[in-house]
Amino acid sequence: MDSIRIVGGHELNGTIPISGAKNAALPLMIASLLTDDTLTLENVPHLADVEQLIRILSNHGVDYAVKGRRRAEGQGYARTVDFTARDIVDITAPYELVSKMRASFWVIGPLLARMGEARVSLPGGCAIGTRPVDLFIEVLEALGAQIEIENGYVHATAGSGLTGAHYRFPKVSVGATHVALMAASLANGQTVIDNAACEPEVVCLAECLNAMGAKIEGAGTRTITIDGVTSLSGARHRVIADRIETGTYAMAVGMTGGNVLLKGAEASSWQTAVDVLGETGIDITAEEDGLRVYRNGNGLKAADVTTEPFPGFPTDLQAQFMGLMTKANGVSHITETIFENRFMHVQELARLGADITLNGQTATVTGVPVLKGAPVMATDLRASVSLVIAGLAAEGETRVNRVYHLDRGFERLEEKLGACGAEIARVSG
Ligand SMILES: CC(=O)N[C@H]1[C@@H](OP(=O)(O)OP(=O)(O)OC[C@H]2O[C@@H](n3ccc(=O)[nH]c3=O)[C@H](O)[C@@H]2O)O[C@H](CO)[C@@H](O)[C@@H]1O
Ligand SMILES: C=C(OP(=O)(O)O)C(=O)O
Repeated sequence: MDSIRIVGGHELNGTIPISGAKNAALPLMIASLLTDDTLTLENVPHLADVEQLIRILSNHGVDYAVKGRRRAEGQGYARTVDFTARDIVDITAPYELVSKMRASFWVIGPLLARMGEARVSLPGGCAIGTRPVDLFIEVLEALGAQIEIENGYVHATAGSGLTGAHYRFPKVSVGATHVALMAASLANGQTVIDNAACEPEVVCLAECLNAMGAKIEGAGTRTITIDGVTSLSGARHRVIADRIETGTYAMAVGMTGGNVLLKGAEASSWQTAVDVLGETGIDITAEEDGLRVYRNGNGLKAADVTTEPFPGFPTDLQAQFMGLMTKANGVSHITETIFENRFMHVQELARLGADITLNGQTATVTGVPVLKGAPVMATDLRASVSLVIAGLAAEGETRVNRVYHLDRGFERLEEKLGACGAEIARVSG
């Protein structure tokens, strides 16, 4: 199995192009199931999760075509991909495909709305908590679906179509909000969703659905109103820049020192974390073509964070922030409120010499002057990249195992960091 070898101690200087967001691309691709017309998505990242979702969509009968590079795209690697669900041949999303990735469960919304039936395996994904699907079931039932769980599958039917309703989520869920938007777009009448997720990826999906002919208002706020339409058409839509990748590389620069332009990045989609990084001594400024991240040789200051739904500090940056704090001056308290088991990186960071204690959902990180390279592995995507960040600043060699986690969410990670001076390479076998 491949691993990533890092020799720490090199500053990062140069330019890192920011890819399209995994967490925006996935729901947009799933939205292609809502129409028999072609949905063209620009800036689709080349990631294992995207490839896996293509396999799942193909199984339902979706055709996809990757366009060649265009002049306007310069040296970028972003892809433009056509998705066409002309004829949905199978309403089942099987265990073998869905168990690898949480977001694949979301096909339940469009399949049910368009076909009146969906049979979708309970999902897999990052091992960061129990991650139930009760909210998906509740909101689909509110829209009139009948739902049974049998043999590990959720079987949803709506013989005479879905009907608009007023539903309040008892807890904010990004995925369940995506599914509600897709399902309600083809329901009869008006749906009002309260306590919806406000994440930029939700706004991106709503804008795409509106371009397809949906009538959605309020995305990006806690209350979203959807007036159902009878059919949706094709559209062309761009995947937003990955705010989690952006924050990750900003923290990498904070860790090593240096000066890097994060090309294509912007701050508003992760402003809370930008402000926290500012407190720690990392300078982030907007430029015409991206965000410039700078830290001179001075040490980092410790800061406290609590993860929260958007616009709060994102849980998907929590592990990376912990990596950063391992070398800060002082003590940092990091509280995880979204997922109950998202601290798998703690014991791995400790292998590098980090001083971290856990008390319930709060980690206390006491910065140390030196980290030392070691072999490490993690059980999820963001935990893995937190080890890369720590490895970039550790003395000597760090080996990050189970690279497939990184490949789910970070496009060309070694290439991007290597181009800025990091000593980092993929080792096969
Ligand atoms: C592909 C994708 O976009 N993944 C993101 C998405 O995951 P995902 O959409 O799975 O995360 P949710 O927002 O749904 O989860 C938030 C919380 O709600 C709980 N919950 C969720 C659904 C449900 O039916 N019942 C329930 O209790 C979850 O266990 C969790 O504790 O948002 C998370 C929170 O920002 C991010 O960490 C993930 O990177
Ligand atoms: C948790 C994540 O992904 P998923 O929801 O697909 O497991 C993530 O992107 O950090």
